[in-house]
Amino acid sequence: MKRPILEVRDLCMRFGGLLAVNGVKLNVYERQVVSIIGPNGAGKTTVFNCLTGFYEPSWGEILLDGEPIHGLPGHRIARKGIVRTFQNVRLFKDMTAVENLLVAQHRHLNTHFLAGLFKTPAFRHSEQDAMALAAHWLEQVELSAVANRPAGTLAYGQQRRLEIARCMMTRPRILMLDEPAAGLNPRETEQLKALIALLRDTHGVTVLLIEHDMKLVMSISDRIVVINQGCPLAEGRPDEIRSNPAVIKAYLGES
Ligand SMILES: Nc1ncnc2c1ncn2[C@@H]1O[C@H](COP(=O)(O)OP(=O)(O)OP(=O)(O)O)[C@@H](O)[C@H]1O
Repeated sequence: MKRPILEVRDLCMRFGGLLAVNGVKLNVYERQVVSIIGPNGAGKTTVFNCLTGFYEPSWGEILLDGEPIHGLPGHRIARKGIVRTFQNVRLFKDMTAVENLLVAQHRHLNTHFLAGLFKTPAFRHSEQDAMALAAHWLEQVELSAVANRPAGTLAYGQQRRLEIARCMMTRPRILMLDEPAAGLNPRETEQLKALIALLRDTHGVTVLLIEHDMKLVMSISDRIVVINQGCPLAEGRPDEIRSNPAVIKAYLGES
C-alpha cells in the first residue's frame, strides 16, 4: 500500500500543566479529505498549530512524505506545501479580491529588486503568470465577478472561498481548513462542500478539515479522526464513526 503523504505519531502538546494533545496519530493519504472532530477544547486547533509549525510539539513525530517536519519553522513547512486557513477570516479587507490572491503569489514571483525596478521581461512574465493563476482561482471559487471589489465588502461565504483560493495560489499539497463552514448559511455550506470536492478530485489536493458541521463532515470526508480531551478516540470512515458508541457518547451525543 502507498505510504501516507502525512504521518503523525504520538503527537503531544503540553501547555504548563495542561496536556492539550496527548498521543494523537494520523495517517493521511494523498487526495483524501480527512476530518478531525471532537468536542470544544478537544485539541483540534492545537494539532493544526503543531502541523503548521506554529507550535513546536512537546513530543511525537510529524512526517511529510516520510521526512520529519516537526520542529521546523512555519515558513519552511509552508514551503513544503502545507498551508492553512484560520477559524477567523484573515484577508486584507481593503484590498480587492484579486489583490489578495496576488499577495499570496508574491513569493513565487521573480522579485529581484532590479528586475522589478526595470520591469525586465522575466519579471513581466512572472507577473503575467501570477495574474493568470489568480484569474484561474477566482473562477474556480466562483468569484470572478467580484474580482475588483474590496475583500471586506464580500459576503462571508465569498470571503471564506477567497481565503481558500489564496491558499491555492501557493500550489499546496495539503490544505488545512479550520472550521471553514462556521458562520456560513446552508447554501454557502453547499458551495464550500462542492469546492472541497473539486480541490480533491480535480486538483489532487489533500484536505485536512476541522469542522463542527456534522452534515458536512459526514458527506465530504474519506476518513474521520475523533479526539476527545486531547486523546485519540476513534478513526474510520464516516459510516464507522457515525455508529461508534464511544463517539456518540463523547461527541455526537452532545448535540
Ligand atoms: N496557547 C495556549 N496556551 C494554553 N492553553 C492552550 C493554548 N492553546 C490551546 N490551549 C488549551 O488547549 C486545549 C485545546 O484547545 P484547542 O483550541 O486545540 O481545542 P479545539 O478542539 O480546537 O477547540 P474548539 O473546537 O473549541 O476550537 C484547551 O483547553 C485550550 O484552552
